[in-house]
Amino acid sequence: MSRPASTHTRHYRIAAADTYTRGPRNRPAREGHLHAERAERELRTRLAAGERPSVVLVAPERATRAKIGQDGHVSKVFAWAPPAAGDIGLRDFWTHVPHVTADLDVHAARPDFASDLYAANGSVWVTSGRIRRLAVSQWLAPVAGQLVERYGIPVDVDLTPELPPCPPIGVGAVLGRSMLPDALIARLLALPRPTRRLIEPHEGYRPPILAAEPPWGEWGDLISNTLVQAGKALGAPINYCGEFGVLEYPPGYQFNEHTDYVDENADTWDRTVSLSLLLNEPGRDFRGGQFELGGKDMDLHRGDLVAFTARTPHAVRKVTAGRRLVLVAFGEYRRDLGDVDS
Ligand SMILES: O=C(O)CCC(=O)C(=O)O
Ligand SMILES: [Fe+2]
Repeated sequence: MSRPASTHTRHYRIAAADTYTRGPRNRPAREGHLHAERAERELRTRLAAGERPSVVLVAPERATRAKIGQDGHVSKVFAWAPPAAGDIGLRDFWTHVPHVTADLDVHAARPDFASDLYAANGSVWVTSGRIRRLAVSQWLAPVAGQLVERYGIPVDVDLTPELPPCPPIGVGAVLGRSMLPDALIARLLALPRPTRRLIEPHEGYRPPILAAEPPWGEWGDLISNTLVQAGKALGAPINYCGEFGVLEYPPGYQFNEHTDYVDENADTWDRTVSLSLLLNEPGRDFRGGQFELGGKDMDLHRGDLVAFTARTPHAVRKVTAGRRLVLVAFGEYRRDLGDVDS
């Protein structure tokens, strides 16, 4: 059974693995596209000249679907990290780098796109010139689609499979006291301020400001482990670490009651767990700014963590003096990633 390419293929570009370089983080999306286009043009020239380099798939805007800010800057992009050996682990799903790439390592003796044996990092298997298997992450289906479209490799698998549904999640929260030592809090608060906004202010309503973006390399493990633990405690699945950052509420700022789940994307992913970790002390560093969960004030102090399912209504009351600082993070369930062992 051979099927036409999926409609997602236009999001991906192919580049030569030996020359492709990733661009800087946080660059405008348009630059990412131009960069990827240039790389693909170069590859095509080499292919036309008879060269057969290994190929990297580049999807500059994959994550931009979720994470491009109003100013057009890519804030966080999901990368497919090639496993060193064996299966792909949790860590690989959670590696954030500026581009989505998937290595299509050609394991044939004489690499040729129309011939015998290709393996694509546990994602797409092409054998005897046909795509036989897609593994782990169904978003790689477009990868296969691209191979079909561009190189004429037939496909034996369903490129648009049914994704497993996200299990039902209720409303609930857990509380952790003194979860972050002072030294770590101090490091978070010393991070440089980003220039982009998180949410635009509306009339009569001033939501918090993004005060820092902790680098993934330094904070990713701590944040993702905390999310995983919280998810377990709440019975909410997490297979991907979503956005995280330090928020600041100056006087007059608040967060109206809301939930954090994202239903417009429910066909592919959902936020499942939210974390809020207070970074300074109410009464001393700021006034007002109480965290409300399900309509009730929580008694929180510096270092305390509230983790709640993303369907739990919550709010932050108006800060009346000083500045409230908080670390927030979101765990997601991406249906296309499937279950991940931790
Ligand atoms: O400031 C907080 O504690 C919570 C922030 C929040 O609700 C959010 O970022 O969605
Ligand atoms: Fe929230």
